[in-house]
Amino acid sequence: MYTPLFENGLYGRLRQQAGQLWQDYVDHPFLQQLAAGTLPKPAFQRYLTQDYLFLIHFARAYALLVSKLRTLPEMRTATASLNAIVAELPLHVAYCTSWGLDEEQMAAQAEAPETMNYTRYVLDIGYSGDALDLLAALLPCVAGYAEIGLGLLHSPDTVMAGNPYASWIRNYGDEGYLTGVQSAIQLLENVGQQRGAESRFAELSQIFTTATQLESAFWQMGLNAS
Ligand SMILES: Cc1ncc(CN)c(N)n1
Repeated sequence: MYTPLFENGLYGRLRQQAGQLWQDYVDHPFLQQLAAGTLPKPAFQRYLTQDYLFLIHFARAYALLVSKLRTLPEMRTATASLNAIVAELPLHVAYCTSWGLDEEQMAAQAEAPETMNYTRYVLDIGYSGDALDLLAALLPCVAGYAEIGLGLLHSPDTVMAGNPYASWIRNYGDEGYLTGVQSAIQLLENVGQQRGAESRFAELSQIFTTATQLESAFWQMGLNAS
């Protein structure tokens, strides 16, 4: 099911190096229940409302990435990723509206420790490191969701009919989302070549794997609310 896109190059090596922690992220029980349509509503609500806040901070991290790049084509690619992050928000607003929650209430909720841990970790990597460090912290989010969305959309175990989470699955399994992810992976490759990814691999891998673990903790935060 996985496209070669996820297995090749620097991204493929970082993903592989994350090992079981990567599998724990992309095959988390939260996702298994979401795919079956059995995930308790409070778990999804907790996840999605926190994800709204998460995406706002991730957009900030992408804005930081834009400022750390040196060429216009690279800046355009990172800006497209920033816009793709912001373009996820209508999905969140639509779900919340159906639960009687407006955007002002979504923005006013308290941030969970898991949201804070993940987003501030990525921002800290961005502030203390260079564009390559920051890309290593950002990619588990961006590319991981494409892998998850595609996997769920094409899995025979996924129930779409009557599944309240079907639009979430369609959103991340969408070809348009994948196209954006391809560009983000290509940007990692290009910046990696410019900035000595080979000799920095151990450190980049540590960043990538930490972000992967923070993704799993984010799913678990949702499950803990059920
Ligand atoms: C926690 C998390 N990680 C990744 C994504 C996909 N951009 C997201 N919406 N939320």
